[in-house]
Amino acid sequence: MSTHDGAAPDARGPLADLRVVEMGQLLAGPFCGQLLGDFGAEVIKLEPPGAGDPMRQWGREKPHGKSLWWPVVARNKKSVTCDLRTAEGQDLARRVIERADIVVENFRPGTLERWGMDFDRLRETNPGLILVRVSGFGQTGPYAPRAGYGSIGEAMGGIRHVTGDPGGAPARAGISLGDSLAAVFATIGALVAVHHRHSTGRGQVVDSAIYEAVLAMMESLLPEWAVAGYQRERTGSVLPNVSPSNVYPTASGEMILIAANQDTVFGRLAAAMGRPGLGADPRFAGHADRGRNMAELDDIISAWSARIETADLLERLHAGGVPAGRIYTAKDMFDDPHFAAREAIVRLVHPDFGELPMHNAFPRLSETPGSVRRPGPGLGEHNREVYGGLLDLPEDGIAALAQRGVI
Ligand SMILES: CC(C)(COP(=O)(O)OP(=O)(O)OC[C@H]1O[C@@H](n2cnc3c(N)ncnc32)[C@H](O)[C@@H]1OP(=O)(O)O)[C@@H](O)C(=O)NCCC(=O)NCCSC(=O)C(=O)O
Repeated sequence: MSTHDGAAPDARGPLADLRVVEMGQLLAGPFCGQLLGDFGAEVIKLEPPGAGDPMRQWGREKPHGKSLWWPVVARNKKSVTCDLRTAEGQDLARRVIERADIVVENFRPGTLERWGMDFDRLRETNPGLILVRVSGFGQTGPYAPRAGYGSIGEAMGGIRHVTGDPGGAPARAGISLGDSLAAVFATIGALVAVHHRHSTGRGQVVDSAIYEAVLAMMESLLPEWAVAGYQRERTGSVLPNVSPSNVYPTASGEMILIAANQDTVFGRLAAAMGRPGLGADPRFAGHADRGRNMAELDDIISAWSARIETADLLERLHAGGVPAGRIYTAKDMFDDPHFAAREAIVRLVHPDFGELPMHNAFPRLSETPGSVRRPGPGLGEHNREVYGGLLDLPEDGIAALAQRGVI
């Protein structure tokens, strides 16, 4: 793990020449800002004065009454307060945006327009501006004006119906998957638009809908229904026709993942199990055979794995070239030498929490890697830098704005 001083100056990342203005809240927009910031973009987050982004209050555990999610999602960002509900705040925001390359927002469609920041108006003074809009359902279509949360997008985008145990309630992933996916697509859109701007000088709108980001992950769901009349259902820990790929018990009382759902790899599993004949057994020899006889095969593997301690089992599987792994908790990640060797976890210094570990910037780029330079900022920490430095407002002007509650 590498340790960074929380006050370290910005590393020069590959996006260091981009200024991003982030408006919005929680995750679906801000995770896009996080990704761009990881690669060095200057991300200026505009927050309502007073409480700021509600993410500052969110979290499962709140030592010192403070969120442990905020320092992660707002890492590398600058915080500026600006009440967008006021004309003065809108004017300030437009002036910051005039000097920006990208705006990321995840308000309800229509809110930005209501605040006098529609794309046509913003690009009058900044024709290269890229406006990245994340929403539940997109900026057009009958559902556009609806308020949208990630959970609804996951439901309508298709993943909820196929997640969970057969006959049980549709389950959610243990994370806000739809929001984060929409942000990843927003980030792809932002970078594509930057690429296009290189040749044309023109910006554009990137419209990332949570339900579509989820839909994009749904593999062959739509043609399966349209062409074959097949409706995917919930199948618990397995995928139909993909076998073996499941959780299996060990003698240590754990469940581990073993996946050997290709003929070659299955042959290696059979050898690791000391039963090389299984690979040629007509019930299991081919992909389709194993799919048909999945339950029987899982029973055979479980009966074998349950007799062996986890460490021994994993050693045999890894030595045999069979994909297998424990189901990690956070503690396992901190203890793991591979995570350490690749610096998958970085440690920052945080004013309240002291040493603060979090995941590193991914993916790894050989020439221009991303970096985690500082945890999420205090509310309005960069007001003076942005309003004084970037907009050139005088000190007493900034003080007067604060006095009136605009910033
Ligand atoms: C999340 C929402 C349903 C919340 O809807 P609303 O409360 O109606 O808010 P709007 O989007 O219209 O934005 C107006 C509010 O923004 C807040 N806001 C934020 N920043 C500012 C600043 N700088 N100034 C003033 N007000 C601000 C403020 O509370 C406003 O509410 P007023 O004070 O009333 O004016 C919607 O934003 C939405 O559909 N967003 C698109 C999809 C999305 O991102 N969903 C959430 C992802 S997180 C998620 O899904 C999850 O956690 O689960």
